[in-house]
Amino acid sequence: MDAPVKVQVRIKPSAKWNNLPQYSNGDLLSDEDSILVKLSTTKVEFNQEKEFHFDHVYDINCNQKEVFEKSTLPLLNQLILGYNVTVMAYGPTGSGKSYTLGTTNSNMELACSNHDDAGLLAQIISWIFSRKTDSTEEQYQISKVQISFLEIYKEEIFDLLSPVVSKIEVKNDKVENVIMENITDLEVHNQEKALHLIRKANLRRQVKKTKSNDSSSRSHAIISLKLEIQRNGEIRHAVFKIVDLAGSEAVARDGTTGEIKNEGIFINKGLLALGKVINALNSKNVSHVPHRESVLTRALKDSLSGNSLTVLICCVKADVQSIPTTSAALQFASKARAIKTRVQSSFKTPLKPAQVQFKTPSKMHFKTPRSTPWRTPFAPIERNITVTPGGSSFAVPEQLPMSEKCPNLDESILVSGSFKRNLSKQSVSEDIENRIQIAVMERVDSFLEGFKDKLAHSLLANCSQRLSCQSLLGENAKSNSYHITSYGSEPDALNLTSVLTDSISQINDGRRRSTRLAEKRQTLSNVTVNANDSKLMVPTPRRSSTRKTVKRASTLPLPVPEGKSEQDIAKYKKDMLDYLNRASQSQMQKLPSIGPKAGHSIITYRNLNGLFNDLDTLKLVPGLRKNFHENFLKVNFLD
Ligand SMILES: Nc1ncnc2c1ncn2[C@@H]1O[C@H](COP(=O)(O)OP(=O)(O)OP(=O)(O)O)[C@@H](O)[C@H]1O
Repeated sequence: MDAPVKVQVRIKPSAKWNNLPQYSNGDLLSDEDSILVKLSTTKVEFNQEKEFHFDHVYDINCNQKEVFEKSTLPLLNQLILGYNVTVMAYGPTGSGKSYTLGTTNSNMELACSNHDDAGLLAQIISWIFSRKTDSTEEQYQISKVQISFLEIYKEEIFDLLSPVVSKIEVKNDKVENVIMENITDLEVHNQEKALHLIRKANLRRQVKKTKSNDSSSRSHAIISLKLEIQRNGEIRHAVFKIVDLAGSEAVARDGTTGEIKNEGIFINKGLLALGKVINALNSKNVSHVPHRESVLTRALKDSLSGNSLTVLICCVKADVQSIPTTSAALQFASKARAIKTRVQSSFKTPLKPAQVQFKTPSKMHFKTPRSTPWRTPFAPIERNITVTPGGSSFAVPEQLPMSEKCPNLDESILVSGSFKRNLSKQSVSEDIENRIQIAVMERVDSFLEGFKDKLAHSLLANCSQRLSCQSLLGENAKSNSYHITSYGSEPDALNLTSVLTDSISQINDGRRRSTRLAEKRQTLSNVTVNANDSKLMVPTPRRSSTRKTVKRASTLPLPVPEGKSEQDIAKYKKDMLDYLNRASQSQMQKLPSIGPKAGHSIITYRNLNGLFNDLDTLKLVPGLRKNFHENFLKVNFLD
């Protein structure tokens, strides 16, 4: 099974004491899955914006638990089914990689005192041991946990858990599998022992004070937790790798010297080779992937292209001075997003995740994932599924007939399968619920799969990611209505892109779906405007553009107020603002003076900055004509 590497970004807040300005005025804007970097504020020669899309972006306010829940918990759920998984942190020096992964000893101390700032590693260990202890009734039982800790320092691999630090040779077998022999795998029986061993290994790690970081990792670290899992007497293994890459360093710019400079050169060399491997894996025309170029890329071969489900967390800093390194790191990370690994469970017939009950271990108090009852783009048509309580049959909605098109969208997009689960928790057995989820997810996935090449990749991936997330969050979804929407005909790429962009803004909008729908209906009912109404003036087309079609009165989305009282005008302005905040690309284009480009710019701005507070904010939207605002007010009778 092909599995795309999931790429997430974490933005580290500027340290308060260093007085560096945070990103402001749109130097770096982020929403849940994209980042816009303005390069105009840097010394970079070109003056432009760059937009990157990721599977998730954590802003400066996110905490360690949130990162764990969104990046690692889904991996743990797969690990237990016999899949190898990797979580890897990449980014410039001092950007928070070790903090996020929690690989440092100071972080281990926090973990021991159950502190909220404990990083991923401690949370992973805690999850594994809670699961090991509580798993007597589970189908998959963890029977053994082993730990190993490797360090890649100056292009050599060291085993930090062997009695005396020893070098590990890396070889390749005949079919180019990487073999690292004699690694010390120590069995651990509880969380305390595991943390103790990591602390011990950390004391042997190469860490130094540099200009950018008081305790900078001078090496890459690979910590592996090897699990022995039993199911019905069958014993299999699966490995969780935690990879803490050393940060890329501006050796020349920082003016480092001596050993630190030397180490920096080796670090950059390994990361450069990693970049080349990712480029090669991305490119369809390259037959050779230069895994052998560095020890790092050899050691990470499985995580990048072999048998591993991989999440890459790119850490960047939130200060203006770091924009060049931030931009380079984001570029690297966005390339990694296109690569795929080939995963296989060590169990011959693993159950699907939703068939296995994943309990959050009782000892850990995870924050409940944010309640997002409506994460799929839209589902104007809902169907109830008939579920026989306690029985075994269930119905998955059939593809809707061509006639049942979504009313608000362009004709090319269909809703092919959607259901609403509003049955009470008690009336449906867990098993049936899980099976419904699987069946619908499979349908959705296969629909999306067919469109992958034709669509804006990032948005589509986004969409399927959201859907997958929802399936994994089955536990959480219990109390909510559960909706799945997929696309049944071959859509025009641009249309779908704009619909998805639009939907993301609706999701970000955070309003309850029911309210949104009611408002939408209200807006739609307003669309019926009497074409013969003499008060409704239609703007004359510009002479220069003969191709432009005039917006007919009957298609104008908002009725112009009949009276001229201040109250009427204020209401009209408010309606217009609401409309701008809600309209999809096609609805936006119904407004006079808004064409496809302007509509797209407004929606993009809205997605990144939130809703418009007033009509004057349109002046801030990049990409609009100079006199757009003035013209817009005029032709829409708002001046
Ligand atoms: N999200 C965060 N919130 C608060 N402090 C953070 C955050 N991320 C990192 N820090 C702090 O920033 C400093 C540098 O972080 P860290 O050592 O994790 O960086 P790094 O990317 O691993 O650097 P290097 O590559 O040099 O090892 C540490 O003091 C850490 O506690």
